[in-house]
Amino acid sequence: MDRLTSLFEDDSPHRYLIALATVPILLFALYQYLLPKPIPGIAYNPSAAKSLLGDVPEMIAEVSQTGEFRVWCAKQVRKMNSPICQIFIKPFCQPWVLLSDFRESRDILTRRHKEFDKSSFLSDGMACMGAFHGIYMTDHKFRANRQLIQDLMTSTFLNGHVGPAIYNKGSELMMLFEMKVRLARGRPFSVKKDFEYASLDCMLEFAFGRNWVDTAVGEQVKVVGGLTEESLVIPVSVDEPVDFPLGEIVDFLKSVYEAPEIVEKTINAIMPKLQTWWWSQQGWYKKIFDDKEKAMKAQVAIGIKNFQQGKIETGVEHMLMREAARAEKEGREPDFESQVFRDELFGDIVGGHHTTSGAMMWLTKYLTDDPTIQSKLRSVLHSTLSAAHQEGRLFTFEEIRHAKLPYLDAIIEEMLRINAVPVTREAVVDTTVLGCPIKKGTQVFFMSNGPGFLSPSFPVDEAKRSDTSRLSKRANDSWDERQDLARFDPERWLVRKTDGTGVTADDVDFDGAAGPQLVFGLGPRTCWGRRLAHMEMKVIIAMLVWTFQLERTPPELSGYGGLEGIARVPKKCYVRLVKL
Ligand code: HEM
Repeated sequence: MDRLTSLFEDDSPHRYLIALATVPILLFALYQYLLPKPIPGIAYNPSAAKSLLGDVPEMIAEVSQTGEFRVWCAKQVRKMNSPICQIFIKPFCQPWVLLSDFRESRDILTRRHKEFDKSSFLSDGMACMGAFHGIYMTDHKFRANRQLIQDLMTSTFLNGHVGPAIYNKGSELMMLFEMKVRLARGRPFSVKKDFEYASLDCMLEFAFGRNWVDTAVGEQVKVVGGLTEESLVIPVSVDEPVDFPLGEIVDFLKSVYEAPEIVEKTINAIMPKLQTWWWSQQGWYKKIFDDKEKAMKAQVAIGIKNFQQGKIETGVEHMLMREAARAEKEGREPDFESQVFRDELFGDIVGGHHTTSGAMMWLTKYLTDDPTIQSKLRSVLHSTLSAAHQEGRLFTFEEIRHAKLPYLDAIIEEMLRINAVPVTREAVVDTTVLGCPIKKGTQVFFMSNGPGFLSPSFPVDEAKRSDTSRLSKRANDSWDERQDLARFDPERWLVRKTDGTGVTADDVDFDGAAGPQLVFGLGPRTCWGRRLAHMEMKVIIAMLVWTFQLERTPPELSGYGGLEGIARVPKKCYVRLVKL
């Protein structure tokens, strides 16, 4: 010891040599410490494990071109040729696990809630959404918010309040399309913004009813209605698209657009919490959330007045009613000014409009590109809603609500299947998946666009499955995987009742459990708004096919490239419509 001390005290060259030798050793140890730490027994990319940045450079190189993280993930699964693999996407953090096996995914999502809950990487990324229930673990705060919104997905509320609003919005959208068709004279035009705005308006009606007056589609109708053939540039070629001007939307609606962009960027940040704090100090961020607060406060105030006068119609009024009942039960004054009302409704509007409008765009594309499916759907609509067809009018909301349309349900289900984004969960205890150790805090991605969904499943040793998964084997755990699983084929979801090829409710039943599907997630944290989304897609797409023939668009305006955010939406959505 004395010798060692004297070595350092000594002014001799040894001291410098040792210091020089120690620095690289320490740096090497730090480098080793910071390298990705693969989970034993789970496949990974060996070259990524030797780099501090893990899989990030390769992922960025591809995703910056395609915009599709889920496609890159599915590629890794195929490369590693395993139903469970890991990727190193967040430097210096635990690997992310990709699970590509429907049965095990379903088992975890529906039965293993004590081991897996909402992912913290999502919750951290969604911090700007405040007290919205979608960011909580499944705890008392989550349950308290869910209690407040419990009336909003009931049949009474959906059929009585939301459905008629969707129907009116759909009719306004068809009117806008008709105006555009007249002006475009056979040329294609983009309907991306039109679907986004229609969905946004549906969510606003869901939350505030007619108390909200600045509608997004309304502005477009005003602008397009004011156009003449002279005021619009009509390209010479019938294949060139017409570019319609956009009506300005009010600041609150811009906030609804901008908030999910912040969420996406924060989710991808290295330090999401720091990122949120940093942005929250800046003017542009404050404006988005100030506009949101101003509009939400005004709407809650209208809701309170209506509720106190006994008028309970809109989403916000039902929430206030629940709060009043809860306060009475707990022997306290109701807290109508609570931030929860504003954040919860804002979260629902943001979560509901982007996803559902993207889904309607995909449906429009599939129906455009497959004229056989389109005309089959139209003839099913005509025969099922025969009174409206014979009278030469559009069906009413009540008519379509009661109509059994298994073929339309199957078209929607198939579109959703092909465009699902992975659902995620976080391990909240040390556990195992397919026999591999999963540490508390690990993020698990349930892949729905790779093997088992869009290509045949991987074989899995039954002994490696969890007990609950082994016991829950069902006939429909996978399709007949000899068919082309990547093809858009709605008939996969139909069960035939009669011989022949008919697809009315007399011929077929829709079976939503016919094969693997994870598009809305599963279990206690499954999509809260799926019933509303279905109603909106069904009503508006039926209206579209009833009112117009969807003609093919030129290849440069078509294609299935997607953009991923909180949902997968098409990069482009052009139509060439002919009024029927
Ligand atoms: C086609 C349209 C839609 C798709 C594909 C979709 C998809 C999803 C998915 C994948 C999740 C996560 C589920 C999980 O983690 O297990 C989710 C959650 C959620 N969705 Fe949707 N959604 C759609 C429409 C809507 C609509 C219209 C609303 C609102 C009315 C909505 C509200 C929510 C909420 C609040 C959550 C969070 C639930 C929770 O954390 O417990 N969604 N959605």
